[in-house]
Parts: sequence; structure tokens; C-alpha cells
Amino acid sequence: MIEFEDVTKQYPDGTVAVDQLSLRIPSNEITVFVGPSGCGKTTSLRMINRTIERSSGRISIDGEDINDKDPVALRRGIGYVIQHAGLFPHKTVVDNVATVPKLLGWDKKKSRSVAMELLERVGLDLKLAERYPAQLSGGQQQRVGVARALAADPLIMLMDEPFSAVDPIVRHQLQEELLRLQRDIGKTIVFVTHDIDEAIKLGDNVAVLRVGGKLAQFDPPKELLANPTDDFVESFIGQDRGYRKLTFLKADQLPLGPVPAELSLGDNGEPLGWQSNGELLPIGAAFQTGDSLRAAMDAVLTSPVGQGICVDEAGKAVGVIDYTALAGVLRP
Ligand SMILES: Nc1ncnc2c1ncn2[C@@H]1O[C@H](COP(=O)(O)OP(=O)(O)OP(=O)(O)O)[C@@H](O)[C@H]1O
Repeated sequence: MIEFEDVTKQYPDGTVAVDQLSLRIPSNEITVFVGPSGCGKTTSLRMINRTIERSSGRISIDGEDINDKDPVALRRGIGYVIQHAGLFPHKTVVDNVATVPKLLGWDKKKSRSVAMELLERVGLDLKLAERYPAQLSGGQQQRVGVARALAADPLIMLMDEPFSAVDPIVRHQLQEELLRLQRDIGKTIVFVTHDIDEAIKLGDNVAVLRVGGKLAQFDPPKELLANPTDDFVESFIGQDRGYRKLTFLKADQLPLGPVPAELSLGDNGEPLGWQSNGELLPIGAAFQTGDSLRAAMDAVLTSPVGQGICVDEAGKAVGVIDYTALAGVLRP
């Protein structure tokens, strides 16, 4: 656990970036710091690895004050990922990742093989391993940044707006990959973003900060959406919080209807399209039973016939749901 107790950061010019922040960041979970520009997110994050020193208060990791640790040793146990990945431009991708194992004293061959394993783990095409960072897309560079941060097998990962500079589709993929990776590695991740949707999607816990570096609310996303503590949090979450709440309800309780005859299926039962007046209409976005109700709603809304298709893990159609049945579930 990382604990902030009454932590304040005042910069030499008098700016109070973080004001008496107290919170507990649980181990092996993702905690997100979110808030408007200038609210002290980055300052809070960087005080954890002491690249910014706190002015007062206490920050501890598993009970030990970080100021009692050697800063270099402290940083070695903490991975750090930043917005543009911060890769070494003159090193190849694999050498970027192998840098840390080499620093830890491993030989070149072992460092490279560990680096290749990590690149595979973060979903990078290994054909890109010998390229230089400038020859990769922004999303690919971020994957390398994550692999490099994982290279020392740190218990803690600090991630400062790591996905902000990529387009929305790649961003969505990187978020999904991070969640998948976290299911395997279970690190203590502290993640900074100004995007409340990203915070809600990724965070086990979300700390909402207001300008002046004060904590407005610290809660799991579900609680944040259901009970924002004040007007600031409510307006920061936005108008559509009722819709966002659907993210936390599972679609497996939905009363699915049978697959209708008008739905064309492939050899393995996968939906191909809706037959309508001799035409085959697209199916829209199908959902799986393990998905959220938000995904089911999206499937209904994107279906040309108002029927959301539910598929199993193999992609086989197992049932459909329409507006009326969905509304029945949504009504309190
Ligand atoms: N070195 C510095 N000297 C003086 N003030 C600083 C310094 N670094 C940051 N600040 C100020 O501290 C406040 C918090 O900055 P910080 O970068 O932590 O915020 P942030 O929430 O991460 O912002 P953003 O989302 O825009 O990156 C801001 O008012 C900023 O101008």
C-alpha cells in the first residue's frame, strides 16, 4: 500500500500544487488520479518516486517512509511511463527495453530475451523490435514504454497520461491491453489522466482532485458515479453519469430472446447480417454475456433492426435483445 498522509507540495514560487492530500493506494490495483488541468495530478504522482520532493506530510510504501529509502533504489522498484513514452531515440526498440535488465547486471543475451518476452506481452509485433522509436506509431511507442517500465519487474507502476497522445481507437486498444496485462501481473498502478471516462474504465479506485491540489473524492468508480460528494465532482463526471453507470452492470442477467430466422448465420453460428427485403443489413455491435449493460445497449442502438445480438466467446450468436426487453431491465 502507498499511503499519503497530509502531503503538501509548495513550489519555490509559492504555488501550492498539492494541499494536505491524504489517501491510501491499495496494492495490486489500479488507482487513478483525475482532475482538471493544473490540479496537481503529476506532482502527486512524481512525489511517489521522489522525482519531486514533498514539502510536508508523509508518503510511505508498505509502512516505510519513502524519504528513508535511497532515491535511486526507490526508483528502481517503481516503473514510470509518460505521455510520449520517453524512449531513447538512438536505441532500437528491444535495446530500449533491455536497458533496465542490463543496468541490473544481467548479461546482454538474457536482457534481450527478457525484453523480447515483455514486448510480446504488451502486444507489440516482434518484427518491430529492431526498429528505432521514430519508426513506430504513437500507440506502438506507448507499448514499448510500458514494456520498458515493466522490465525491472517493479511492484509499482506510475503512469502519467500514457495514452493521451494517441487517437481514440488506439487509445481504446491500449486501455484494453492494460486491463488484460494487469489481470496477469497485478501491479500497484497509479495512473494519471484528465479524462474521466478513462479513469472510470481503468480505475479500481479513482481520486478526483480539484485545482489547488485538494482531494474532492476517493472512491471506486461505481460509487463515484452513484454518489458524487459535491457539485464539483458531479459536474466533472458530466451529465451522462446515468448512462456511464451501465458500465458496471453485467449483461448476463438479460432476458435474451431466441436467434430469429432473419439473422443470417455462418457455418459456426456467427452472425453475418440481417435479411431484409433481399438485402443483408449489417449486424451492428454484438455483445457477449460477460460484457456490461452498456455494451448490450450499444448493440441495440447500433442494430439496424433494433435487436442487439449476444454472442458467446467463440463468436456464435446465442440470442438477441430488443429495446423493450432492455428497457424492462433498466427501469429501477
Ligand atoms: N516547477 C514548478 N514550479 C512552480 N509551479 C509548478 C511547477 N510544476 C507545476 N507547477 C504548478 O503546480 C500546479 C499543479 O501542476 P501539475 O503539473 O501537478 O498539475 P496536473 O494536474 O498534472 O496538470 P495537467 O493535467 O495540466 O498536466 C499547477 O498550477 C502548475 O502550474
